[in-house]
Amino acid sequence: MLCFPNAKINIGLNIVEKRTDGFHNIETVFYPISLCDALEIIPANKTSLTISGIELSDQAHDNLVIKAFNMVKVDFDLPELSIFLHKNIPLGAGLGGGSSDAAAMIRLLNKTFALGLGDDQMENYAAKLGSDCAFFIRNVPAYATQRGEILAPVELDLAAYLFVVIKPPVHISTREAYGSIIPKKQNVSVNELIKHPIETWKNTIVNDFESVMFSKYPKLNDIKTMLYNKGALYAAMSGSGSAIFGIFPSGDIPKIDLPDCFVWIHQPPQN
Ligand SMILES: C[C@](O)(CO)[C@H](O)COP(=O)(O)OP(=O)(O)OC[C@H]1O[C@@H](n2ccc(N)nc2=O)[C@H](O)[C@@H]1O
Ligand SMILES: Nc1ncnc2c1ncn2[C@@H]1O[C@H](COP(=O)(O)OP(=O)(O)OP(=O)(O)O)[C@@H](O)[C@H]1O
Repeated sequence: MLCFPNAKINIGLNIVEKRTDGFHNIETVFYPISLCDALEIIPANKTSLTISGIELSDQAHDNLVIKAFNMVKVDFDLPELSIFLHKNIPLGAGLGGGSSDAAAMIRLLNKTFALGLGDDQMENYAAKLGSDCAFFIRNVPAYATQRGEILAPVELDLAAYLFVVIKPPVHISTREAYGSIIPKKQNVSVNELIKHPIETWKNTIVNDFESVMFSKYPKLNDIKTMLYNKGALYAAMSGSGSAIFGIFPSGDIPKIDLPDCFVWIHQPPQN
């Protein structure tokens, strides 16, 4: 069976406080976008993982799809699998690609082998693999708190807008990014701010990683400014970066001339 694990962007991200387990409590809005990988599983005599597309430096056993498979296999009698993963979502981008692959594996196993798991149970498995992994089980816009695994659906429909995602050749480690932040709770939650028109977000919604990462890598701020200059209604860094996204009115596709960057543009279907 084949599926297409998609990426997410963070609309606002407040790093509220450091926890005693080393993680941080955050608040953010996750929004799914259609930039995706491809994942296929076929029952086999011996489990193997074949990866194509963007190169991953890790050993196969470190891959989150294998971790997800081994975790579910502890509780269910599953056959060995040939697993095919085509990577298209950039790494070290804050787009949650690895987490999405892992969640997709849990959903694929549940469906293919009729395990009978509900969304809550799948989210519990997913949350063990990564803080933003649980989001990809339901994969609907959500307000996330605590480590990012406590989710409440939000009414947010951006289907009418054009999306641009730019990932420059800067790899940001999520762990190091969290390590460089001084947490501070914002006065108004992102959940409230997104209820106002998108035109207001530029002046109200903040990703706490931006100031630190923009001083370290000024090119990221240049990309954000460029997106606003080209007409973005809202532009920001996703998660801990380094991907920068812009949300535009649909219509003319902005010309982005950045040959050293990964550039993805999604135009909504035209009537
Ligand atoms: C930056 C975000 O993408 C925003 O959505 C996520 O918080 C990252 O989630 P993720 O990639 O699933 O991260 P994990 O694999 O759980 O954690 C990687 C590392 O990031 C740090 N980490 C992550 C999430 C969190 N709420 N607090 C943290 O301090 C921890 O040092 C952890 O060891
Ligand atoms: N299936 C996978 N796809 C991508 N990365 C994976 C996968 N499995 C393990 N990894 C490891 O996870 C690291 C982070 O990758 P991923 O794309 O999930 O993170 P990210 O872009 O930092 O997004 P986020 O911080 O939002 O989760 C990679 O550098 C790689 O070492």
